[in-house]
Amino acid sequence: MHPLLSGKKLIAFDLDGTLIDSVPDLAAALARALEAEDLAVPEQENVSRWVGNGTYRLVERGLAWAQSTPENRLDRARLNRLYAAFMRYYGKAPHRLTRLYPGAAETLYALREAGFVLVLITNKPERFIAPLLEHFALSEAFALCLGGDSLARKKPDPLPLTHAAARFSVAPSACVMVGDSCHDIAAGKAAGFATAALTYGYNHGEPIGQSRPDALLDSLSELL
Ligand SMILES: O=C(O)COP(=O)(O)O
Ligand SMILES: [Mg+2]
Repeated sequence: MHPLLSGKKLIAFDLDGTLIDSVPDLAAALARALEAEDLAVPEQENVSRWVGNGTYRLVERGLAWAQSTPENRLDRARLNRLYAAFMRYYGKAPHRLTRLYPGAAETLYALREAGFVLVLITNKPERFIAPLLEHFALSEAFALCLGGDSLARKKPDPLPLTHAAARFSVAPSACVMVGDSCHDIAAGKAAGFATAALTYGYNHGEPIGQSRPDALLDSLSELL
């Protein structure tokens, strides 16, 4: 077992960029929505830099890019129309091109077997969580799943993390947040969790070491 897990009881996992490489389907849905508005379509590499603050911000960043317009100057009606289209397309195909990262399923089940309470805390809208987990045969892995719209505030706010700890009556000092982005690490630190970061994730194209997590992992199986 990784030394970071010593004495810990609850492990919170991020989803996109941590357990699943979801950018291909996010990019495909965004491309369809932008095409329907006769707008330019970004490369997947751009899209991977826009993930992490929920799907609304993803679409907002996509529209800002396509129109070369600052996010705060966008036509809100057009953005909302684009967002509705994106949600429709993504909802139809959230796991066509998406893949689990190596070791994800094995690690989750081994940690559960070892007695840890596992929770999923993503900024993705809650409605997409169940279909994705079901597709990857992970429906049984988590005791609780929270999306970006499940509570009043999402990561980097610590609320979903403190909510999960309280729900299972575990002290924050006995919890770990495992994620790929600065928002996971910020939320983890603010909640009083230990933090572990995956180096292969998205993190807006920046090295996650900058966020100074307690542990840097090149693979989820390093947790074991
Ligand atoms: O930004 C998103 O929609 C998802 O992000 P997360 O699963 O990495 O929190
Ligand atoms: Mg992530």
